[in-house]
Amino acid sequence: MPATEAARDQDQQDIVLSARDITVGFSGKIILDHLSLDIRRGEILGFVGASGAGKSVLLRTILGLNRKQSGTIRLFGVDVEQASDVERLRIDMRLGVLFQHGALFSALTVLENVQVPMREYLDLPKKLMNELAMLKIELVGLPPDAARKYPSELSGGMVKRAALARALALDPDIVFLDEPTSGLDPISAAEFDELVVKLRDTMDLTVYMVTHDLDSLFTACDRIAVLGNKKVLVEGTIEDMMKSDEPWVKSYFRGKRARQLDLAAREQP
Ligand SMILES: Nc1ncnc2c1ncn2[C@@H]1O[C@H](COP(=O)(O)OP(=O)(O)OP(=O)(O)O)[C@@H](O)[C@H]1O
Repeated sequence: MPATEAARDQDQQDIVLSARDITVGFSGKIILDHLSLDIRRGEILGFVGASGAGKSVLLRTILGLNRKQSGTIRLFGVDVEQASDVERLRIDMRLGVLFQHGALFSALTVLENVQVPMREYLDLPKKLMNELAMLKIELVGLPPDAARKYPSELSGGMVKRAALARALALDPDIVFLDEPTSGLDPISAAEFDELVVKLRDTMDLTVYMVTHDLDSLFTACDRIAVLGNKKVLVEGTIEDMMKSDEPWVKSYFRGKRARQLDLAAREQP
């Protein structure tokens, strides 16, 4: 294979998710209009945009929970609409999702919550499932006794970690996190971001993070995509965001709070 072709082939393999020309609307109102976005293997992509811009709609569309009017979604190189049932199942098993507000089942313990995807996709003996779930609980930094607790007995930060443990239950290749640090105090949020970076580094994970959290965007995300005017307005590094002249990007990334964070990041040793 010629070198350029091999490089292109490698490039394709490195793209975990490719959304092309996605249009989604409800009752005639267009929310996403021919939006395109790629996510590369091993990166933490921060997806940001004004409230109501359509971030959750895109996430739900990628996950097959919303109908789209046009466009294609390829996950791991496979067009999900063309995939056979077996291919689709294999793809689904490689995705982990942490929905907004954690969305744990309140009637189940943390251990049982983490086991939900295992029960859905795998047929494992109970003892093995318990061991695997305990490993995930440890992986996200929860103490072993959290396993027996119900969501109502946990702090906000612990709920997020438990939800992350559930998202990681099947050792996915990509996790989708919908505003994972919302509602957390700044210290718990920073700890959660550190955990996400550590998991990406150790598990070779790709992370798609919908967030409003400037701290996360500054410290955890490798690349940022901004949703505006129904498509991806700008994408690039935090430095690219700081240079952008798009009005929304400018006020978001160069507002007072952003400037303080930028200064703090520069002053770090
Ligand atoms: N199932 C649906 N039916 C009708 N309208 C919907 C549906 N889902 C989302 N919308 C609309 O799509 C728009 C985008 O919503 P979405 O939740 O994606 O915004 P968002 O960018 O995630 O906002 P936020 O940052 O506040 O979470 C909103 O106007 C919302 O009311």
